[in-house]
Amino acid sequence: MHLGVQKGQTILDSVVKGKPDIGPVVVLELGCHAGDGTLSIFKALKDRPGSKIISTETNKEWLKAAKRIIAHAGHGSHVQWIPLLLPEKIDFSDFLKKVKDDYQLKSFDSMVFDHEEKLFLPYLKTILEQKMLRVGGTVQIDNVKRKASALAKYLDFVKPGRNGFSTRVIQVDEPYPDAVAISQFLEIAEL
Ligand SMILES: C[S@@+](CC[C@H](N)C(=O)[O-])C[C@H]1O[C@@H](n2cnc3c(N)ncnc32)[C@H](O)[C@@H]1O
Repeated sequence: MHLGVQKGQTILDSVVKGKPDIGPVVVLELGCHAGDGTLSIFKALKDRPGSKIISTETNKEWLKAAKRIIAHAGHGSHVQWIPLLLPEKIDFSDFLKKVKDDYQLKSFDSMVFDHEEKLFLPYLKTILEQKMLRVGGTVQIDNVKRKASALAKYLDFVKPGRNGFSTRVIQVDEPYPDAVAISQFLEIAEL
């Protein structure tokens, strides 16, 4: 899947915006498909050796394809790429706890959601409950126009003044008219 230049750029911008001032960065990508968006995340982390990208995918074949592409494109990078299968029926809360322990993570600096729209909000809430999004961190979601009705509750949740987020919706024209939303987590709010 080719996301197009504009969506690639918004991913890069979103990850850059979520970077801490110095040091390694931790990014969570949900729904990596064959790794097109992952390549933009790599670009955003070029100056941050020791960073980690956790990329998840439900489909084994797509994850295999992503591994082939990233092995080639990420060769020689000082960023650690961690591709993980995330089965559809899994308890995401348990998955998150395991990832946190296995890779000794404190929190994510940036997240890219491009998996299943109906899961964007429940997964974000689980991440916030586990305090896994650093204050200052970002989350980009795709398909804001195309899947507007499925994403209405998510967009309401990240509206300024609700749950500690500042959100910008960015229109894109290619590969088809759509929009993405980039939210920055500014303060911890009660859920
Ligand atoms: C629109 S594609 C993602 C495109 C990708 N971000 C890229 O850069 O090319 C959506 C992907 O999410 C995967 N997916 C669907 N449900 C998922 C879930 N619950 N967790 C992780 N991945 C999921 C699909 O298998 C599919 O590959």
